[in-house]
Amino acid sequence: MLKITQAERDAVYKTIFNRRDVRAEFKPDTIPDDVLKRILTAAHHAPSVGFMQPWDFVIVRSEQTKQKLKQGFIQANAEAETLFEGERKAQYSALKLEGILEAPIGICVTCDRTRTGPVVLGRTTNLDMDLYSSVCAVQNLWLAARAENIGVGWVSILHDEVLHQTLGIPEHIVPIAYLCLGYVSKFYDQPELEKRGWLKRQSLSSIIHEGQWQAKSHK
Ligand SMILES: Cc1cc2c(cc1C)N(C[C@H](O)[C@H](O)[C@H](O)COP(=O)(O)O)c1[nH]c(=O)[nH]c(=O)c1N2
Repeated sequence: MLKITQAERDAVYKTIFNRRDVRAEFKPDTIPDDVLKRILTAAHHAPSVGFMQPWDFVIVRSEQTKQKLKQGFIQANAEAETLFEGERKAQYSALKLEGILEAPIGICVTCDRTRTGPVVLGRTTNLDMDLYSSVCAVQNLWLAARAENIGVGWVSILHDEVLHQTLGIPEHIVPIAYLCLGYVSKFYDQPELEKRGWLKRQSLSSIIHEGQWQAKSHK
């Protein structure tokens, strides 16, 4: 059995605790192909229901494509702003919630719900397990990127149609995540939303239930 040494374990936790969602700190430096390949290989080694591997990765480098996606963000974000009220709205509007143009590379992670056929081991009861599998690939990608000192920002304030149209994604393929990748000037030591007073991390004790669900308060 392959054993993880203490130093290796520490590195894994260090990567997990120092991973951040990055929007404003991207540098233009190119990500070398071998580094990108390692990150994508890590994503491709995520767990998947029935070993379905439903993901694909669309790599975005073109300025023109990024501009289209940015326009899509601007529209979706204007819609989003109307959903917040008062002080919260002002606070929301002041946040930078994407780095589409600044990041040298964008990656759209998708889910092919038809891959390997209609009956998939483990997805027979809950059909959404394929979507969850693609999200596992996103997390692997995010952590591998952090281990390479590369920042990732997930941009979900985008309509799926914009991703379908701009990236030529077939109708039956579901866009799961649009991720901005690049080297960064810095990684925050805590989530930016926490730093800016949007929300705090919940305490561990408030989310653990022993044996059965217990009502707990969440601030
Ligand atoms: C599914 C999903 C979707 C989004 C995000 C995350 C996830 C998991 N996050 C990033 C999110 O705000 C961030 O993860 C949390 O605030 C915690 O911060 P760290 O990731 O620990 O830095 C995010 N951030 C942002 O600025 N714009 C966005 O559209 C999104 N969308």
